[in-house]
Amino acid sequence: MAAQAQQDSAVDSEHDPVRPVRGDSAREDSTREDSVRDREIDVEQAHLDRVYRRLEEKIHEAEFLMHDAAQRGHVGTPGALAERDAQVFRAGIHLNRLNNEFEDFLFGRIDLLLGKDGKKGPDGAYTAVEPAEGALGPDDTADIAETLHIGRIGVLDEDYAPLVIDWRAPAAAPFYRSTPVDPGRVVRRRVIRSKGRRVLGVEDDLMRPEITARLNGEELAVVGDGALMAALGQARTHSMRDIVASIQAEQDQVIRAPAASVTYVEGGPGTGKTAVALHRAAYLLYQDRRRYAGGILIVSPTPLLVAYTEGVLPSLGEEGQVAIRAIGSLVEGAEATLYDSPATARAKGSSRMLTVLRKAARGALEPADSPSLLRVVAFGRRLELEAGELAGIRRTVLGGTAPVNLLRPRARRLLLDALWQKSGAGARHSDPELAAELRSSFDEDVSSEDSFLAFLDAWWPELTPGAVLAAMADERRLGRWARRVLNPGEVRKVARSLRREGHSVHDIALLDELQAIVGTPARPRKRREQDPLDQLTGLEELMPQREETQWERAERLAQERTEYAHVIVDEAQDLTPMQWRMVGRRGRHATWTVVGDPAQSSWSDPDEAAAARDEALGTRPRRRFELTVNYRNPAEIAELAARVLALAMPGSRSPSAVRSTGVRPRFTVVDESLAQSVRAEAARLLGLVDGTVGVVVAMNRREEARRWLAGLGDRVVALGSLEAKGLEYDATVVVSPAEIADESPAGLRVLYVALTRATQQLTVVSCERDEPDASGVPDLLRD
Ligand SMILES: Nc1ncnc2c1ncn2[C@@H]1O[C@H](COP(=O)(O)OP(=O)(O)OP(=O)(O)O)[C@@H](O)[C@H]1O
Repeated sequence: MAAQAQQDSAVDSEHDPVRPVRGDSAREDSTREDSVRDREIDVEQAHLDRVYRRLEEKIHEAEFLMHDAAQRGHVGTPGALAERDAQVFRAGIHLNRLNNEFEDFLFGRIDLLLGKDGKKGPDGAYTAVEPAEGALGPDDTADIAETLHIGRIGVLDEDYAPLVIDWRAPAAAPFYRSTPVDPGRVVRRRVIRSKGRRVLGVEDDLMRPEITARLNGEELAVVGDGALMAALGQARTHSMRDIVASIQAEQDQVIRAPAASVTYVEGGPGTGKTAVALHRAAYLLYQDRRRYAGGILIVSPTPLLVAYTEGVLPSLGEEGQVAIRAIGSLVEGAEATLYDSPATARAKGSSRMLTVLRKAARGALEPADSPSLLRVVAFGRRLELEAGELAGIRRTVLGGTAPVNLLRPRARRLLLDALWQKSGAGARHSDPELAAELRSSFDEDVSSEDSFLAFLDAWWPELTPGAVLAAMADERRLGRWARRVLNPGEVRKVARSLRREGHSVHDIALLDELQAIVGTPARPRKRREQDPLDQLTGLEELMPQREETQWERAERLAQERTEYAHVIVDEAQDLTPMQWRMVGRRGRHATWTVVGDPAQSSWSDPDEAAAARDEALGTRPRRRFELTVNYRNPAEIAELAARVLALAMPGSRSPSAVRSTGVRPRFTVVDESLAQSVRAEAARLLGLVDGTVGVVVAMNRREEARRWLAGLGDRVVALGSLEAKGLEYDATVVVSPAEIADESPAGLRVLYVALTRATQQLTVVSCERDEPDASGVPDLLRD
């Protein structure tokens, strides 16, 4: 990057001399530091201006392509039309990306020593990770041999030299991987803050503080205290931000892990699992866009977390091929809106349900009003099949495990066989050909008779998953299907819950399972009316392209997609066995990234869920990673949460908090009204932080908690404990730890989640039930 270095030094020469890398005296001179900062900002501004000029050229090219492609449409031949569609599609994507990524898209820079072998990669940067032998001179001096700028997409100059390296390219890896312990070739790592076309600031980290490095004869300047702390201290909004400028080395290992088989990531609260999962999706698409044209599915535990995270991928320039779905929205046409009590959820989520559903699907074929007599007239005779005979036929048909809807043709055939037997007509002809003819006209007669058709519809109805679930709302019938699998209490709860209007998140997995159990009957294909001209010209083949542009096709395919090339499961510890089966069906041939934290599991039987997970992932080899640093909670809050972790999962390790704020969690005790205490605390915190405040209560209080906060504005939200999964706020109020912990068998782990949501301040409000001590610290949180 000699051209780059020259340009930097041209800007440098108009300013103060560069601040030396070392020397405390220079740091004390704040005026001087400001001028160094301004000068360094100017350097980056000059580079950004150059990048923008190049981007504008690229945009003009893309616009020209679109225009040119539209012109081709006038030619009118099918070939030209198809080509036009393809060009518009490609140019559209290109233009869209360029426009999208204009905001804040240049964010990093690394200054590197000479590399070992002097080889360049496809992005024009040197590939060596380690410095060449002579890169460091005597007295620990060195020259910067290469400067790379890192951004959301790669931009080459007119000579194909890199102006910006895509953050996902191999050449950008040192930006994330380099640490003072293992710096590789990196001397200085810089994060650039920009908005639109303006550079606002720079923050540097020195990876080799022991050396004196020169860039074009000038000593390398260092500005600021690093970008990570600046990013972590920022106020939170209701949307997650990308971390592309400050990904840490252990996170980068996960993001860039090869997509073979299963990448399994564990880490405590705030270690960046969700952020890493999202960046990994963007990385995989960059790496192998063709392979992931089959789509990437990200499964999230709640719609709230989907809403919180869905801006991250567009900010990284990726949309369209990634579907982020809540676990309750995976089934087309059904949406989870209800909650189940912990005991009901436990029964519905358990793999025991599989046996119940299989029986229910077969049982639902026989509603109470199922006909018990078939009567038809054939060949002038009245023929009947009675209840016992019908039951025998049903038993024979149901002998196998095939989906019941697919068995209907077989049931029809056996009914006709039985009626044929009764008719005695088989004995009339000894000539097999005549007998077959007679039989065929018998079948035709009977099966076109209205009474037969009506009987078949009532006796072997086409089942929908919804209809089977509705049948399970009848406690008596469910009791029969669940005998020796669910206990009577569970049967009562499940049946009662299914009588409500709507579905719970656990019902969605049951619906999906039922779809597999009942099957989708093949529909007779409707023949398209043939235009005689089509046959003459062969135009029919090309018609779909004329009727549907490639854009529309891509959209339609995305919507219809039921299987994916890569599946990412966030908060994997929460999936129930039935949910693992549902997600597994969407990734039968996929590679996987599974991120989670067993200590935050709200599922009561982690062993059962782990077995279901292993079944869904099959025998694919696992590659394991662990994230160990908590970027969300200050040490003061992490320390308090660790007390609950010790109770919830004795022996497990908390991640270490990366910063401390000096602000200790606050404890208050309700004196008169819970509503007033919580409201007052939320209002107080709103005055202290710039961003959001989350109030976390036991699930059964969430409606009333919303009323407590009415009128306080949209910076504050009330959440049930299970809804808080994955979210974060500047400040949180956790209401009655005892209530949250007693809610379910996994209550202590849910409390651990609630206590780890705050980035700055935490208040715990206790009631009598929490047995607070004189300082207001509830029993569960005492040392
Ligand atoms: N490298 C980083 N640079 C800046 N911020 C980071 C970094 N890593 C994580 N964070 C921030 O830390 C917070 C926690 O990240 P994230 O929500 O991904 O953690 P998590 O492991 O999924 O947490 P939980 O298990 O509690 O859901 C987020 O605000 C995220 O932006």
